Amino acid sequence: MTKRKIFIDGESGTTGLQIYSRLNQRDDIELVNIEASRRRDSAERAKLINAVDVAILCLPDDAAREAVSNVRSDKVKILDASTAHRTAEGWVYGFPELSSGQREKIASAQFVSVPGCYPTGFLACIRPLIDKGLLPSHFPITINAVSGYSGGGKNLIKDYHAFHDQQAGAPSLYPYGIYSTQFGHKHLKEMRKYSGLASPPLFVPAVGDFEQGMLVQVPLPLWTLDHPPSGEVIHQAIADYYQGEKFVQIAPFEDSTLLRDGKFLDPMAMNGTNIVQIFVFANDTTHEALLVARLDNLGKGASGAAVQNLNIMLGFPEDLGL
Ligand SMILES: NC(=O)C1=CN([C@@H]2O[C@H](COP(=O)(O)OP(=O)(O)OC[C@H]3O[C@@H](n4cnc5c(N)ncnc54)[C@H](OP(=O)(O)O)[C@@H]3O)[C@@H](O)[C@H]2O)C=CC1
Ligand SMILES: CC(=O)N[C@@H](CCC(=O)OP(=O)(O)O)C(=O)O
Repeated sequence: MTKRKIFIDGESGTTGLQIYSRLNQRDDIELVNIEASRRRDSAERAKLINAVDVAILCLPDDAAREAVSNVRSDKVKILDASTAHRTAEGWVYGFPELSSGQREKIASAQFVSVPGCYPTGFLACIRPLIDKGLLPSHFPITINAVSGYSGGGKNLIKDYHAFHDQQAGAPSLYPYGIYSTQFGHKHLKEMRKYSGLASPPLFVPAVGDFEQGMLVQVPLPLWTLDHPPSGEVIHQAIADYYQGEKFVQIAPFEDSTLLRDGKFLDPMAMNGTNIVQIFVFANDTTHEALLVARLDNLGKGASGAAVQNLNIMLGFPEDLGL
């Protein structure tokens, strides 16, 4: 079999290393490496990008844009894990389960953008309800979410590890801290565009003192609707939407056995998988509901999703290596 050539630009970063570890054992893929001393050499990176079947960009946004500006061949496919192109013209959003036809778009695209970790959880919950008309597009949505600190990349991992080691000069870090309180988080654009909402959600992310995993919570004040759907109707709509999907799974309605000790939803329970798991909790008397997505920020939230997209782009079985 001819091996397909893949270059991971940014392979020594958090996302890049995780993609590398998912691909390096595969005999259908040849990983093309860059010399360590030339990792930031634009010309060398451009040469490698144009010499492979797929270049996977695991870079900060500006470096990803620069890498794309160096693409000279329409034969090389680009899979970008950064935020730079998620709502850009000419790019396909790499969320195969988002809607019917999305997989086919990914399969035939030259440029595919891997969804953000928080948007993956949010969109998985909300898109079916907007599509099926259970929530109107102008419904005011809020999101509270917590991510493991690896979501902040190498720098935040280093800070947390230094803090754990109590090294002199370690930054002061917290077990739980909210951020983005200026309301301009970089994920808002893709959350609005691919949810079908008329306005972006009000999004309050948080980071917790655990390395990997996340919970994305979407509270629904259903009492504001003239005809509020029941929790079971919401659950069924989401279950139907993802019927047959391997990587988007809905937990049984209000299944408290999945909560740790029956009390807490553990953000780390999907770690090491490529699964986003959705929960629906509801009270049909007070007409309130809570949707929760649980995923590995480095799995379905980044590197797992990148490999799933890569498989689709190359015509391999979608779950190979996942
Ligand atoms: N961590 C996460 O949970 C997720 C991250 N992402 C996205 O993936 C991308 C990478 O993030 P992450 O892996 O966390 O980041 P890291 O900070 O862990 O890694 C960044 C990588 O990019 C390289 N790099 C930085 N600047 C340049 C440059 N100018 N030229 C070439 N290489 C460069 C770094 O190289 P060096 O090793 O030499 O410093 C490093 O390998 C980001 O856009 C991020 O938003 C997406 C989803 C989730
Ligand atoms: C904890 C933390 O800092 N998380 C990052 C999101 C993770 C990430 O890198 O987002 P992308 O998927 O868009 O690349 C943040 O809020 O900016």
